[in-house]
Amino acid sequence: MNIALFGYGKMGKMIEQIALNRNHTIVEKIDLDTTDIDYSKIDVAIDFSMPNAAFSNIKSCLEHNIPIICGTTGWLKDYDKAVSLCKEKNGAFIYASNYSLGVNLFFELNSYLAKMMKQLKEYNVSMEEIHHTQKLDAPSGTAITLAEGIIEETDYSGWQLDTANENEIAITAKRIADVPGTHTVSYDSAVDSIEIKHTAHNREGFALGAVVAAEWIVGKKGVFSMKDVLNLS
Ligand SMILES: NC(=O)C1=CN([C@@H]2O[C@H](COP(=O)(O)OP(=O)(O)OC[C@H]3O[C@@H](n4cnc5c(N)ncnc54)[C@H](OP(=O)(O)O)[C@@H]3O)[C@@H](O)[C@H]2O)C=CC1
Ligand SMILES: O=C(O)C1=N[C@H](C(=O)O)C[C@H](O)C1
Repeated sequence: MNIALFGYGKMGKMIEQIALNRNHTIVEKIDLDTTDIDYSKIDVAIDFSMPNAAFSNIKSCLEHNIPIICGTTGWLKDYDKAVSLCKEKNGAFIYASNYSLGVNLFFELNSYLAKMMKQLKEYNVSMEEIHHTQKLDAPSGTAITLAEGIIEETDYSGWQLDTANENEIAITAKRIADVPGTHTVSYDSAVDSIEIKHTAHNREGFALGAVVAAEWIVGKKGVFSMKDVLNLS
């Protein structure tokens, strides 16, 4: 497949390595300075850029009839617009806050645990995410997806960064040099605690998942998720 990379930073470079190992060709590497893109030779685009760039990149791809895999976080205020545009253009689009297989299994575990905890009012849920110091957004997209998974299964009404009102999930975001991404969901009562935790050891899992999603989406039409790609539940 001919792949275009929107964003050629830490993730763009890792995706390039994995895509080449899987016999794909990188036909465009688009960064902030790129002025001219030849859409005619692109089979699929993968965007790991910046929160203020993602929606514009998605829009350009959908307008040129290119399927687009977006991993950039921190742009979700425009997500509904991306979905509408994809439907209007009969295009193909996936956004996932986290493309790794491990985190997508962790999302399922999180929902299952939340369903069990719904009746147990003596437990209070909270979340911690830790990432490298270059990360622009907080909380992480993954933490937001985890919070949404809990809200869907319980009576929690929302989430907040740092402090939360009763009935909201408090998310703590820590920034520590070189940490690829660690997420912990905790349920605490007066007598004990239950924790589930996912630790990324490097960025390979994210990059592999994005390339697998790109291989999967070519030839399809619609708005999809990693649940569709991985055939989960
Ligand atoms: N969903 C997932 O599984 C994962 C998501 N992420 C997310 O992916 C994004 C990128 O992460 P990471 O690679 O670590 O970040 P980096 O900062 O290393 O790379 C971002 C790149 O985007 C480039 N860029 C800036 N503006 C544009 C633009 N308009 N069009 C295209 N590229 C642009 C930057 O160029 P320049 O340096 O010239 O400004 C930079 O090279 C983040 O939002 C992060 O949260 C990260 C890992 C996994
Ligand atoms: O910025 C990162 O690095 C990461 N971002 C994603 C997020 O915001 O959840 C995924 C992963 O945790 C790494």
